[in-house]
Amino acid sequence: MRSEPVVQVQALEKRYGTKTAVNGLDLVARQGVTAVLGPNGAGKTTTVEICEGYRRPDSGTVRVLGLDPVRESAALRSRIGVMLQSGGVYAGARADEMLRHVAKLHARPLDVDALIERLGLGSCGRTTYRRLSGGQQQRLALAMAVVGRPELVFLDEPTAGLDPQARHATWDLVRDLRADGVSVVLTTHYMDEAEQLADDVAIIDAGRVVAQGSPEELCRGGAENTLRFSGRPGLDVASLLKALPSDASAAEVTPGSYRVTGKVDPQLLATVTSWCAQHGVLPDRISVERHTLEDVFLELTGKELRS
Ligand SMILES: Nc1ncnc2c1ncn2[C@@H]1O[C@H](COP(=O)(O)OP(=O)(O)OP(=O)(O)O)[C@@H](O)[C@H]1O
Repeated sequence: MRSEPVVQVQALEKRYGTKTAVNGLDLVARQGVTAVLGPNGAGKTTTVEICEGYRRPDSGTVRVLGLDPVRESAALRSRIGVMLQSGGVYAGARADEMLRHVAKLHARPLDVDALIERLGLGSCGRTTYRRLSGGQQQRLALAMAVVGRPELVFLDEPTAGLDPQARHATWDLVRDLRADGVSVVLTTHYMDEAEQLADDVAIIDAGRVVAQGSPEELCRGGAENTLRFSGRPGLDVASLLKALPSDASAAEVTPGSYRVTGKVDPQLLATVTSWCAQHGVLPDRISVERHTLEDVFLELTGKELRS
């Protein structure tokens, strides 16, 4: 049984002047970690900011923890944590003061000192926000989003520009939030981040969700996979092709190295090995290459750069 949605977006539309940023978007996020992926300008930040109550939709329905982020923003504010791309903090304030201030606004905050330690901000406490490095500002924004022990956290590109240590510390924090029952909706351009953290992935392109599912489901369903085997050079590829389903293809890529592409499932593997048996071929190597989330992403959203 899957849990109730923590975020439910239906037929969402948002325009900036003549530019349509979100174009009939449907999205469901449930308990756990949901990663929202999409090319530059796809509408991720706009969608997330509408869910957070920072932007008004032009049309459509949005419910976050069952609440309308516009009409019930006061009730929602105390239950969600928000990490904005731009930080959204006063540049002249000291890092530790800011975090303590945010903690005091909540009934059951996390331990501020432990959080500072955890995110490697120990040496930054007395430094003003504007003097922190980009990565430190990023980590402080993350700390501010989670310190109030929210039920749901929105993280907009939480690890963009972070060094590998800070990236892993952020991932560990997200995993701990998840283990504590906190739901997380994060946007990212890092496919490995989505693969590492997400229970569910939504891919957005041109203001719409073009695919949603677990990383495994997306990698299994969306893209074609590849089966490779090696045998003696010059095998009768045309005969192999005849044995395969009509949507599969086969080629000798280099002498003695064969590639079969298509929906590579156990049946297709059996067809290839049985064809090999009939033709006296003992492959000295046979492998199935699963497509990565990046392959699926590029297949769904294309390879051209976005303006
Ligand atoms: N305040 C704004 N005024 C006008 N246009 C905007 C505004 N904010 C976003 N846009 C436009 O709306 C579209 C969607 O932007 P959005 O920031 O939601 O995309 P995104 O998927 O988060 O992109 P990125 O990955 O680059 O952060 C883009 O074409 C962007 O230029």
